[in-house]
Formats: sequence, structure tokens, C-alpha cells
Amino acid sequence: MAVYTDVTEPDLSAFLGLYDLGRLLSYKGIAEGVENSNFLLRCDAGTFILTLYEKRVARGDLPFFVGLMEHLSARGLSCPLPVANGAGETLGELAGRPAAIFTFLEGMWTRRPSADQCREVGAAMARMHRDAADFPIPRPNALSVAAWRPLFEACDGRADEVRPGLGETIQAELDHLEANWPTDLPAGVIHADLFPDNVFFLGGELSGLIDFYFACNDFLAYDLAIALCAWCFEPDGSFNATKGAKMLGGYAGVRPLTPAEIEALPLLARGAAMRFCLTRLYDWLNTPDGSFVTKKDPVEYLRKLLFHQRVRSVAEYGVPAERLTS
Ligand SMILES: Nc1ncnc2c1ncn2[C@@H]1O[C@H](COP(=O)(O)OP(=O)(O)O)[C@@H](O)[C@H]1O
Ligand SMILES: N[C@@H](CCOP(=O)(O)O)C(=O)O
Repeated sequence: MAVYTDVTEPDLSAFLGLYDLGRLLSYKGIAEGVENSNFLLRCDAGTFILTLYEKRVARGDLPFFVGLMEHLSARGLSCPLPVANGAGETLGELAGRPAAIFTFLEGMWTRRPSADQCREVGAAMARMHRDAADFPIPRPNALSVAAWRPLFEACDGRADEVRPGLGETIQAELDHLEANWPTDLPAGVIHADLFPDNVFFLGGELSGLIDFYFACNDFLAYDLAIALCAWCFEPDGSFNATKGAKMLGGYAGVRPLTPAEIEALPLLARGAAMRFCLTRLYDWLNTPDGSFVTKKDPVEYLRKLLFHQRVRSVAEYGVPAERLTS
């Protein structure tokens, strides 16, 4: 579930009074999501999403997230557009939380992505990178390589409760990643969580991207590495090279990769697998039993990490390097 904060009808009606959306017709909490409380709103003016920002989202970051969605929408990328109230403000306060209203995006996310959908996601990501290139607010990645060891240490030596030997594998991998992480790749604004549940499809076509709440400045190819992890493995844990080829080809068709990015991709993918293994591990160990939040399996990302550790070149993701450059 993701409704951590209750909203009463009088409070919501008063909040909506600041907007030009007509009367509140109905509202209900949305079960999906992890970070924030989301509600589906119906008003005279149509259907909208109300988001209440919860504790894990820093207030100081909200102008970056909301501003980025405005910026990308203005460039024609399909993503939620923050709705301004009568005073021209897109961020307000409701039920003691920062709150914003967004346009509703039609479509559904896919649980079993096809190879063609992987290609569409790769291309959409590249367009997002291009469209965000002149977004003026910076936000360093709070979950990049420097954050991984502290996150692991915050797990208090309990990794082996999840799987015997996991702690040792993570230690060794952190040593490798810290010693070898690139310092000089093309960088810009990345989504940083472009998983299947954050991409909507409608009638077979990609209809939009949502959930920009991990977006930040980092290496562009790291975003692609995250998506490779999230989209191109099958439920049995095997890597699907057809999907990998489509994803990388879709991206490079819009924004060709540099030779340095291509060489770094297996390492970036190891980092991506480590990042999601660690955040899931932390949540796994720290989410109380009986909580409404669905815990995500850290071992899924351990397996992906072990796969990427064996990859020697991008060709093993399904596509020869020369097809990814201009
Ligand atoms: N603009 C939108 N249009 C349609 N549905 C949305 C929109 N924003 C969020 N949702 C719905 O709310 C769910 C949770 O949103 P998300 O941003 O992923 O939350 P969280 O940041 O808490 O993970 C999504 O899976 C989707 O069903
Ligand atoms: N994609 C992350 C968790 C973040 O969840 P989201 O609902 O905000 O996309 C993971 O799978 O670990």
C-alpha cells in the first residue's frame, strides 16, 4: 500500500478550493507505490493524482522533482504535469504534509515486458536524458557509490540473516566498485528508478513515465544500467539478451553511446544491482512484520549482480558495441 497519511474530505475540499478544478467528486487511496501517499481524485475538471510527500522525501528536493516534471512535460515528454493553484503554486500543504496535484496519465504498467517494450523504454529514456539536459536545478545522487557502504553498515551486519554469505559478497563487491567506479562519463539528469512499475503503456504504446522521486544528476549510462537490470531478466533469473539488445538499441537510436560508456556498462550494471540489493536489504531488515508495505526481495538483485560480475563486454547484453555508437 502507499497511503501513509489519511486525508479528510473537509481538508481536501479546502485544499482544492485553492485550485481551479471545480468541486471534489470523489477520492480514494492508491495501493501501489512505496514512498509517498497517492490518491486518485475526481473533480469537475477531470481526474488527477494527489501526492502527499512522506518522510523519506526531503522537502528541499521537492522543487527539483516537481520542476523536472514541468520541464519534461513542456518538452513534450509524457509524464505527470504538476497542476498550479490560483496563486500559480504547484506545491502546497495538506494533512501536515507537502502536497501536489498532478495530471492523470492513462495506461498501465506491464508485469511481463516484451522485447519491443524494452526498446520503447530505452528510446524514451534517451529522450528524457536529452530533454532534461538544460534543466537548471542540480540534485546529486544520494544513492550513488559513496552511499552504498554506509547503507550496508546501517544493516548492522545482518545481511546473512537474509542469505548466508551475503554480507561477504557485498563487502567484496563494494571494494571492487569503490576502486573502479568511473569518474568521467557523460552526465546529466537521470530517472534512477525506471522500473516497469514506473512506465505506462496504452494500446501497445508507451504512454508515459512516472515516479521521478529518485531523479538526480549522475552518469546517463548508469540510468541505462538500472533499466537493463529492471527490465531484461526473466522471472527464472536468466538474462534475456533479446530484451537487452532492444533496450540498448532503442536508447542508442536516440542518443548514441560513447566508447567509454559502452566499456563501463557492465561495471555500471554491477553498481545498479548493488544499489537495489542494498536498499531492498535495508528495507527487508527494517520494515516491521505486518506492515502494509510489500517488501522487495534483495536476493533478486544479488542474482543480477552475480550475472553482471561475469559479463566481460556489452556484446554479452545482446548487441555488438559498434551498433551502439554513432
Ligand atoms: N500521474 C499519474 N497518473 C496515473 N497514475 C498515477 C500517476 N502517478 C501515480 N500514479 C499511480 O500511483 C501509483 C504510485 O505512484 P508512484 O509515483 O510510483 O508512488 P511512490 O513514489 O510512492 O512509489 C502508481 O503505480 C500509479 O498506479
Ligand atoms: N524500484 C525499487 C523500489 C522503489 O519503488 P517505486 O514504487 O518507488 O518504484 C525496487 O524495485 O527496489
